[in-house]
Amino acid sequence: MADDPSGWLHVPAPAKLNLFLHITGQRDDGYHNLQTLFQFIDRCDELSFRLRDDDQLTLEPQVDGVAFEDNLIIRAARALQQIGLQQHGNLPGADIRLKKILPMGGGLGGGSSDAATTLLTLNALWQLQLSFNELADIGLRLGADVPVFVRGQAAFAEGVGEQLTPTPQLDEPWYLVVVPQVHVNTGKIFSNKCLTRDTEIINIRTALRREGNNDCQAVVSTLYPEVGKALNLLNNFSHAKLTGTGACIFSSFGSEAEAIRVSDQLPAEYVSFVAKGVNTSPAHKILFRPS
Ligand SMILES: C[C@@](CO)(OP(=O)(O)O)[C@H](O)COP(=O)(O)OP(=O)(O)OC[C@H]1O[C@@H](n2ccc(N)nc2=O)[C@H](O)[C@@H]1O
Ligand SMILES: Nc1ncnc2c1ncn2[C@@H]1O[C@H](COP(=O)(O)OP(=O)(O)O)[C@@H](O)[C@H]1O
Repeated sequence: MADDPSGWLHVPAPAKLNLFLHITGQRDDGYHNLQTLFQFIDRCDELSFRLRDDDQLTLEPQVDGVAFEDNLIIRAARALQQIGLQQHGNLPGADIRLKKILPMGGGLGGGSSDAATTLLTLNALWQLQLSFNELADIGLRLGADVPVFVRGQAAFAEGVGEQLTPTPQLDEPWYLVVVPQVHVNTGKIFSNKCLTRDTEIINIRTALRREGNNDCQAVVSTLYPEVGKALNLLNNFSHAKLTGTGACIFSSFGSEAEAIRVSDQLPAEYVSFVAKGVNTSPAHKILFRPS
């Protein structure tokens, strides 16, 4: 583990991309059934953990606009602490530091990934020995995208994103990710009457063979014209797609140099970054690397 002499354990929380996102139906509780392909990228929030002498949880710095108890890091830690207390009777608290790199509400899953890294790391530090299945179940209660980050493998996902089949065979290209400066409200997209909800269900072989679309893209582009504009611009260079419910869009490239060359040609007002697609979560690479 990435330990340092001061007792802090440093573990990344990577972003994900939805390489496609199909909406195949709607459940009785209003939630939508999806089929999607998740891949991680090596762009990460940076978390650090240290056990305390008392039983408190702290988080520094706080995330702007997110109350301490609402932060997915604290919600994940509390959920695990509760189980740990039942198992062990008492548990030390933890200091947690967060360097927020990933844009919030961008469809990159940063909050979900922070939650998953917290579950994985505190499970190890508190020696709870919960399985990935148990941690993924706890994570699912925090958000539909948490389980894929807990399991740490690129995956074909069904249900609301919790039924996962690993896809280690995916290519690992370089991505140029453009970050339109708008915050997309996921609920607003899923409740829009123009959203299509009847994409045919495909099997994993088909999913891996053909390039799917993002069914949210048309609605997001209409409600948030900045996203449509960024898609049009990036499409001039390479096929561009929305991730999740946006606002971020991405294109894939065979090399880092190619992706940087395109990013250098974007007008200065566009925020973007280049990252590598990876089929194993960088958090798993740190926490579970052979010693
Ligand atoms: C669609 C994805 C794909 O990765 O989008 P991103 O969040 O990454 O953009 C996620 O699964 C998003 O999952 P999650 O993060 O749990 O969604 P939330 O923000 O909690 O959803 C807000 C609201 O959207 C609706 N919602 C969400 C997910 C879903 N499968 N069906 C829905 O109808 C619900 O009304 C929910 O209350
Ligand atoms: N640690 C966290 N990091 C980011 N967002 C968080 C966090 N904790 C709670 N949130 C809330 O979750 C929302 C969705 O965050 P995020 O996962 O970054 O976006 P998305 O679901 O679009 O990929 C944020 O707008 C914020 O209100």
